[in-house]
Order: sequence, then C-alpha cells, then structure tokens
Amino acid sequence: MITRADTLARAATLRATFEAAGAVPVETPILQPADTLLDLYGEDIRARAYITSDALRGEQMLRPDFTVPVVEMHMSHGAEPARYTYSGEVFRRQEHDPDRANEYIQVGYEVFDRANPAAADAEVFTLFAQAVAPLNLRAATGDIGVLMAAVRGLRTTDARKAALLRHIWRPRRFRALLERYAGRLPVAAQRARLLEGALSDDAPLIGKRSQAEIDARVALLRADAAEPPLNGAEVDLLDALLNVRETMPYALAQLRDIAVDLPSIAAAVDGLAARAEALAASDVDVDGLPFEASFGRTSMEYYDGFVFGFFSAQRADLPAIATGGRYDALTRRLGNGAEIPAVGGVLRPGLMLELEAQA
Ligand SMILES: N[C@@H](Cc1c[nH]c[nH+]1)C(=O)O
Repeated sequence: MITRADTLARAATLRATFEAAGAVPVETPILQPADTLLDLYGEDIRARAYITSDALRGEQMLRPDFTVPVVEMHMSHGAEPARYTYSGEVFRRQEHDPDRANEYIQVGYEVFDRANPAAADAEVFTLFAQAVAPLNLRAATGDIGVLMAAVRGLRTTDARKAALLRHIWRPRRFRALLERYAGRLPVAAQRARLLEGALSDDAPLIGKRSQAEIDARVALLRADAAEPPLNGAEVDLLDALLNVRETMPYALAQLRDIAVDLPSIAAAVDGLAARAEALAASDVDVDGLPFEASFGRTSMEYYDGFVFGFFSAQRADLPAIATGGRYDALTRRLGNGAEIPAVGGVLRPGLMLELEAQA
C-alpha cells in the first residue's frame, strides 16, 4: 500500500532533481479563479474541474494543473529565461472510473526560453525520460503544431479553418466536420430543410437562445452550405497526415512527402526535424522513438507544438506516468501583450511508486 507520505517523499526527490537541473521551486495557490482561467484548458478539464463560488472573488476552482498558474506568475513578474519546478496536488473529477484518482500529486518542470525551442523541447523530454528510465515505459511523441499548420493551409474559408482548429481536440467531431466540409456526408433531412429555409420561422422559442441568435446561426450555416466543398486531394493529405504513426525517422520522411503537396506544414516539419536533432544530441534514441501525428489530441488544449507522454505497457489501464508539451500561445494569452516560447511537463510520483511496487 503506497501512502501519501511515500508519494510526498518521492515528489520531493523528483523536485530536487529538477532543481539540480537549474529550476527554481515555485508554489501556486490551490484555489484559482475559474471564470478567467478555465477556458484555457479545454472541454475535458472544464467538465472535470471542481468549482465553487466566492462572494468576493467570483467562481473559484481547485487547481486542475500548475501550468496555467505558473505561466500567469511568470508573465507578471518572471525574468527571462526561466526554469521552474513545483510539486503539489491537482484536482480533477472522475465521472466514469471510480478507480482513477480525483486528487493526485504532480511534480513539474517548465522552461520559458526564447533562445532555441528545439533544444528546450529536448531538454524537457530528456529530463522526463531520465526520471522514468527505471520504469521501462513506452514513450509517445507528437506535434500539435504540424496539425494546426495543416488546417491553416487548407484552401477554404477562415470560418471553416477556425472550426476545424477548435475541434482538433475532439477527433470524432473533427472528422465529422471535415467530411461535411468535403461534401462526403449526406446532409440530414432536417438540416437540409433548415438550409433551404423551409423550416417555419414561427416555431416556439423553447431553448435559451434568442430569435436573433438563432437567425444569426442559421445565416452562418446557410453561408457555409453555399461554400464549395474542400478540395478532395487536400482532405486526403490531411488524412494521411493524421495517420502518420512511425518511428521518428520514418515519420519525418512521410511528413516531408506530405509537405510537398501541403506546403503549409513545411516550417512545422522543419521544426520537428530540428527537435529530432536536438534529441539525438541529448542521447535520445531517436531512431526508435515513436512519433504519432494524432498524439496529444485529447489532452490540454493549450498545447501548440511538441507533445509527449510516457505510459506503462504492462498497465495500459493507467493514465500517463509523465506528460507534457509546448504551449507558446498560452503565454501570449496570459501575457498582456508579451509572449515567450515555453515547454514543460509533469510526473506522477504516486503512479511511479505503484509501478515500482508491482515490479
Ligand atoms: N500541466 C500539464 C502537464 C504540463 C506541464 N507543462 C506542460 N504540460 C498536465 O497537467 O497535464
């Protein structure tokens, strides 16, 4: 039986290794403002946050992660470049699986450094790989920036691109949207009648939306339906991209092939190549490192570049033992005009102890 004291002791050791790597220890309050910050996490965490109200401070949530408060802290008074480490509880409701913890300890490491993003990605990945090395975990890597660049490069309206970008995090809805925009889905009868204007305008208002809001939405849907379908070849390229799942050198070769016809991803693929070189320079076995273009699509919505995770092959029921990624745009959203490239990750010492106890 692993006790809370065991977990805290391991967390302290792990945090000390991050301090030894140059990180400054920081603390963040457990109660965070929910109204302004919750949006940054995305649907999954929004639905799982513990929220409570406060007459003076407005809605408050129990910290669902450290990255957002650490970014806020750094952007308000941090010097550059900066490396931070922390350890403490995060809270996430579990709606389906009573065996998954709704409160657990994370130990994190975050880098704010504009000098060399590929090197910073490699630094973070290597530190986490070393921390979990005795556990023999399976590594996963991906790059949300490649997906975003692919969507931004589609020859279609800004509204369609914005909708696809929003749904990168919901793979099934993304797929449905893509097929609809490509004209590959039959239009449901009800929707067809709405688009034709055949639905009566004097239907009773039974929902929360006003008539004006409904009219605006219908107008948008009609405008969208009048757009030509997405180019079939581009959709096939996007599909090929989403399916890339190889070791790093083969993944890079496939992505380079795709970039010939989808040049919008070229810069992001160059970034991936630079990262692979930086990883190799830090002694990571890049030839055997998995890369999966769709990895990270169900995690924190603030990621916009490199994403990684470490999983137990024997205990596939466990969530990631370590995860992280790059979140450049988040620093801009919290930066009041400032921004800085940033990347980091967390370990779960409780899960590490659980795996060691079984070995
Ligand atoms: N905060 C993320 C992990 C992370 C830290 N830095 C970047 N990513 C999480 O809780 O999953």
